[in-house]
Amino acid sequence: MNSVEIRELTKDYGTRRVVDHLTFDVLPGRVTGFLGPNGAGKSTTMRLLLGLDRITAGSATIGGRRFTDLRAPLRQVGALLDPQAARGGRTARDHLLVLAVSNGIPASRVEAVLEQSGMASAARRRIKTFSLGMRQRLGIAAALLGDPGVLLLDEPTNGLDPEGIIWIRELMRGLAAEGRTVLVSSHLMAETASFVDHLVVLGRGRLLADTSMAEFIDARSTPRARLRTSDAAGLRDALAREGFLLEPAGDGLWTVDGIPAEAVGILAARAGVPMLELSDERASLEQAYLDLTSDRAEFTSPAA
Ligand SMILES: Nc1ncnc2c1ncn2[C@@H]1O[C@H](COP(=O)(O)OP(=O)(O)OP(=O)(O)O)[C@@H](O)[C@H]1O
Repeated sequence: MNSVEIRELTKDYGTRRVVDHLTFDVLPGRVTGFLGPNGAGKSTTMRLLLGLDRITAGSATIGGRRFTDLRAPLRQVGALLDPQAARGGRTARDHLLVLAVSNGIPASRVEAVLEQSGMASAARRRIKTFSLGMRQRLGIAAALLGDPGVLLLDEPTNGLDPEGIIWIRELMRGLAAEGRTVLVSSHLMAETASFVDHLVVLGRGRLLADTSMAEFIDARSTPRARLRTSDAAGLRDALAREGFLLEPAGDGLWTVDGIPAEAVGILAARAGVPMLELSDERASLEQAYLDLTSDRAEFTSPAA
């Protein structure tokens, strides 16, 4: 009912294919991160799902139905696409009231979502006086208005301050915990990793990964131990016998690639080498994501 099904979805703009035979599901009860470099096709996929653009081939449905066939769309799907889209002359409350009335949503929901989005104190202000972060919160309030089971949020943290980013993370986790389907796009892995359960990664319109966050971390980050010892020479010999290399990391710290801290600890104990500090250091997720998408980015910095 609340799942999103993308099947062989394809979109051409003229001769350019921007979404290319994309297939994945977005399931309820978890936050799914929709990642990819700029221009990968994330916004286009969301627009196609919402019937805002014509599909070239394939399908994009919600609970098996196209968005345009839903009887009460705003009650089933809430979307944040372009926070600049709200009309400037209206107050925040009026903007939400118009949306509520035209979609058969009780006016009481307006106050509820103003509260929920932290916008209650700005409800009487005109939207044109809003900062990007406030527009973003208003867009999220609008998405929540119909108390929908499915939420599609395109770069919701855009323009939010650190407090706003924490708020939106908690909000998304809470919505998923209530059994809703939450799809949130971002081009930043570092920002997304902390609150998503599942990942769908796009590159040039194609699916690069559809995996749980835990699997992504396990599969893409190689173990590395980081340590301090009072007997580097003894440890170097003990590691070398097992085929590992002790490398200086500055400030008296050492690293060993390809082996978890626990295994280094056992090796060191056997060799009678004192360890002063020992921990796991995983290759950064951001790096794993960049490696995955690097040759699929539309724009890359020279000699990055
Ligand atoms: N209306 C349009 N006409 C022509 N090309 C378009 C149109 N809308 C999007 N595109 C192109 O489609 C590609 C995918 O864009 P899209 O906005 O979906 O990417 P995205 O992954 O959301 O990127 P970003 O993170 O920058 O928002 C881009 O190359 C973009 O220029």
